[in-house]
Formats: sequence, C-alpha cells, structure tokens
Amino acid sequence: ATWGYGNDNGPATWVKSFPVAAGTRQSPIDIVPTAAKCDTKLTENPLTVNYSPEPAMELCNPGLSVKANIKSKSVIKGGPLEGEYKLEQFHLHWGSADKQGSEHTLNGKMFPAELHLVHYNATKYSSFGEAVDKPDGLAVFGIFLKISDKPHQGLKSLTDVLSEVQYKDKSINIKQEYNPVCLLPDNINKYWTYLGSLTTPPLCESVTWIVFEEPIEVSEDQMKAFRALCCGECGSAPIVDNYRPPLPLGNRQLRASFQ
Ligand SMILES: NS(=O)(=O)c1ncc[nH]1
Ligand SMILES: [Zn+2]
Repeated sequence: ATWGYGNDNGPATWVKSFPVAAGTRQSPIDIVPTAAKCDTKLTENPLTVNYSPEPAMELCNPGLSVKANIKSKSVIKGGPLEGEYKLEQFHLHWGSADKQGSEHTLNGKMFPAELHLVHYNATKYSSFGEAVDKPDGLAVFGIFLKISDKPHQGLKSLTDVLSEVQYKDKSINIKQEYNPVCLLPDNINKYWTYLGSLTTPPLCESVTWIVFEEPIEVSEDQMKAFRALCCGECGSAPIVDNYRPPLPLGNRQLRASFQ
C-alpha cells in the first residue's frame, strides 16, 4: 500500500513503513514567532540566492502534488547554511478550501497552500540522492501562499498549463525561459529556520528549513487550478489536502533572522 493523504494511507499511518516519522526532528512544525530566538549570525551572513533561467522546465504530476524539475545551476548559500545548496525541484501542498493547505502553520494558522523549493548540499554531496539522508544534506525554502484578487505572475506560467498535467505521470515542458526566482517573496531577509525533515516519506531528517515570513499572493482561480489536478487517470480523485499536519518542535531551537 503506497502512502498518501487518505484515511487508510495518510500521515498517521506513515510510521508503520517509515519509523523515522516518530523521530525528534520531524517537519512541518507550528511556527510561534515569540518562541523564536533572533540570531544575529543569520543577518551577518545574509541568505544569497543565485537562480538561473531554466530553458525548458519540466513540470510533472507525480500523483500527490505538482513538481518542477530543475536542471540549471540555481544555488543558494549563507544564512544558516554552510556551503552551496543547488535547487533540485519545487512543488506545492494545498487544501480543498482556503482555510487549510499549508504544512507549516503560523501561531496555529494554516495558509491555503505552501510552496517548497528543495535544494541539496552540492558542496558536500554529488547528487540529491546522495544528500537526501544526510543530516546536512538538504535545504528547503517554505513559502506561504495567501489569496489576493490578483494572480501571481510567476506562478501564472504554471497554473495556466496545469490542465496539461491533470493526470498522474503526465509531464510537459514550460517552453519560455523560466527563472524560479520569480516565486520568491520580495523580502527574503525575514525568515525562520530550524532543523527538520522531509514532510513526505521517506521523511529523512536531513532538511535545514528556511520558512519566509512574507507570503506570496495568488488568486482564487490559481488555487482552483491546483485543486483540479488528479491523483490518477481521468475520473480519479482531485489532489487536495496533500499536507502533513505539524509535529512537535521538541528540544529544537527555532531561530529568526529578524526581530
Ligand atoms: N515536502 S518536502 O519538501 O519535504 C519533500 N521534498 C522531497 C520529498 N519531500
Ligand atoms: Zn513539500
């Protein structure tokens, strides 16, 4: 039985096949800003993003989300990171309604969706596959999505073609050069960071999470486009509520790059 987000294969069942689900550095978490420690070391060493245009970005429907695979040299460094981390892919988690959908929560509040840009430590490891289970292997940007009356222009190149990857294992190439930097919020200097895990199986405790304070704004129509994606072939259930609820922070320190 493959894992998913239903009653019989959802987050509460994952520990059976992936015991690390009960580990001490699991993700997501509830972010409580007043509990975060402002760390000047984060500001002294600003987070740096050097993303490149992707000539023909591959967009696919793996069945539980929508994912873009990156081939260009797009890298990040600084902030909590040692070394250079290379962008591997990005994907999203979203709800069946605007009241839910994000994985991280802010003072217990869920956003309608959350965008994840997944990077691996290219200084120490030669591939994502090698890095995925190392404690310093991955760095993931978490970006909250909120609803506004205007569509997000950067996401529009994707939401306008989601109908072409409506069914599982469909993929297309986004022709015109696409630079993922268009997905980042304006202010990337305000973020929370903590040591966590992948939020989907295999749930490896290998992620330095960087969750930005500033959400990006998307339209209701763009949310509807995500909710029209299907888990399987024509007639299968829509991909919605593909989020793991928060896990305890435990003894971990949540750090903030700002006061
Ligand atoms: N949702 S996540 O970014 O933690 C992830 N990336 C790859 C597998 N799971
Ligand atoms: Zn994710």
